[in-house]
Amino acid sequence: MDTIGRTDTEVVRVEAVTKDYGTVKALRGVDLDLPGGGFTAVMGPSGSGKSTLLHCAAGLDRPSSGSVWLGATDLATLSETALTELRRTRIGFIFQAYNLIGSLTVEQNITLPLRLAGARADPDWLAEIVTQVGLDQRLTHRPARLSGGQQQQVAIARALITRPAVVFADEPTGALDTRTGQQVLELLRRMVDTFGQRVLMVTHDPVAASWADRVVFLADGKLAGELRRPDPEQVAARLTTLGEW
Ligand SMILES: Nc1ncnc2c1ncn2[C@@H]1O[C@H](COP(=O)(O)OP(=O)(O)OP(=O)(O)O)[C@@H](O)[C@H]1O
Repeated sequence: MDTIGRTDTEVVRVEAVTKDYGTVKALRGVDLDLPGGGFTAVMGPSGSGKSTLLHCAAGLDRPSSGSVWLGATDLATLSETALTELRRTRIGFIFQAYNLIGSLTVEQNITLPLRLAGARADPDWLAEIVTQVGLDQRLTHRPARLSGGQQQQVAIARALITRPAVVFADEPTGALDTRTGQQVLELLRRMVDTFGQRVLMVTHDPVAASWADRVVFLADGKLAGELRRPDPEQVAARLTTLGEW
């Protein structure tokens, strides 16, 4: 396993990916490289293919054509079982709904991906993550006792516990108020800066996107440019040229 604070040079790449749902062309040939220690946001009008791109890149869905690379592995070559194993061990997920298990404690929720993979948590790494996300006093609590922001902190810790090559976040602040949402984004940013974590986040919110190093825009299933070191006004201005969002 990689060491804490690693410089991650592993490839995470989407190459010429298309995805058709019947006659709907959700993705029409998307190329995207996700650099190690980089935070990328994906934005675009409703129906532009953001979730489809995230699902294909994360191995939750298979492209109609094109490839998704994780290191030297082309995900298309993997069986369903191998893909499930890869998702469990190499990829972290954060969703709008926190998807915590109510009967488990915070600590058990965080370490669940490892237990599912038949592995034990590295105590130093667990302690590091728990401190970083600010949950050290709550490890024995159950999710129902936590606020929405705290539940998302648990979900972030759970996403990081396997030291994944990449974390995919789908509207991670969608269910949170502005201030709590900011705290969650600040935390994601810190994970990128501190641990060299690689993050891809889909969002509708220009302010959320401005926490990323770059924003890539999708329109009608194709990339429609990107902004580096984005600020919210630039992002919003670019979005208005792409259609309703
Ligand atoms: N499972 C599916 N079956 C059929 N069509 C689908 C399916 N998933 C997505 N689509 C279609 O593919 C296109 C892209 O959808 P996608 O959800 O990726 O867009 P999005 O940019 O994430 O939209 P939103 O911002 O509204 O969440 C849309 O036309 C959508 O209706």
